[in-house]
Amino acid sequence: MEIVKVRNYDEMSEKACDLIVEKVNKLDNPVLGLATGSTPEGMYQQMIDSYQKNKVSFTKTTTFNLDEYVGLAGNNPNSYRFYMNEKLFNHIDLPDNRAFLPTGDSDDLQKECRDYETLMYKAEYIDVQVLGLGLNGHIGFNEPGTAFDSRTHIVDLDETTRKANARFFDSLNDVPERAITMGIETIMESKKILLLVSGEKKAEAVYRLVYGETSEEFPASILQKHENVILIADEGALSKL
Ligand SMILES: N[C@@H]1[C@@H](O)[C@H](O)[C@@H](COP(=O)(O)O)O[C@@H]1O
Repeated sequence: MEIVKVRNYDEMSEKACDLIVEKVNKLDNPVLGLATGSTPEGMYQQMIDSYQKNKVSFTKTTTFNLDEYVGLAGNNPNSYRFYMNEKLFNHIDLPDNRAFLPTGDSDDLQKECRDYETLMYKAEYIDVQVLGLGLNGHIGFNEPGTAFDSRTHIVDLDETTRKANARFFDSLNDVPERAITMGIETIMESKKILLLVSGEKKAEAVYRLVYGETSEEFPASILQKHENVILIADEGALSKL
């Protein structure tokens, strides 16, 4: 795992954006894996800036998001589809029909999981997957205990995860109890992984990620086995290494 130490959140966002833009400009049909949460917001803003300055175009790009809450339609402001539209998709030239997220309000969730895998397979999998890190080591919504050989599936969210994400909702009660997420094996098939971490509150999780044993109890620890991971983290996040 390559560790890139940056001073702060803004530098992390810039660095991550530069790597994405470089890849998008280099590949004929780039496939990006995207994440939600607070961490990648700055990177998305940088990507919009790069697009507006004509440094990059996304017309040939396909994107797959990691996850979506079960039960939330795309026009629900708390859905990840809504987040992605607001924070990135509405501001760049990525074609609508190539920006994929799982459909959280699908009538047949198992079929939705299978269909999502098929779409990724047809796109020949992800060139660069952006990941954030949950406090309990979750990646996407793969909570502790998720099998390392899991594919896209439905998860019951940990109480700690629901609490951590409650800040985006009116109340904890409104936070869905389930989500659809790419599985660990799906994520590990990405050719390159860009893991972004900022802030001291993630320092313990970063320590376990880098030095802890590889265990399903701490899902992000599997990344030690991936050949092409870049961890971009600021001083706070790296303060326990
Ligand atoms: N499903 C998302 C993850 O993809 C994200 O990486 C994580 C960290 O979020 P944040 O970046 O807000 O700390 O939380 C959420 O639960």
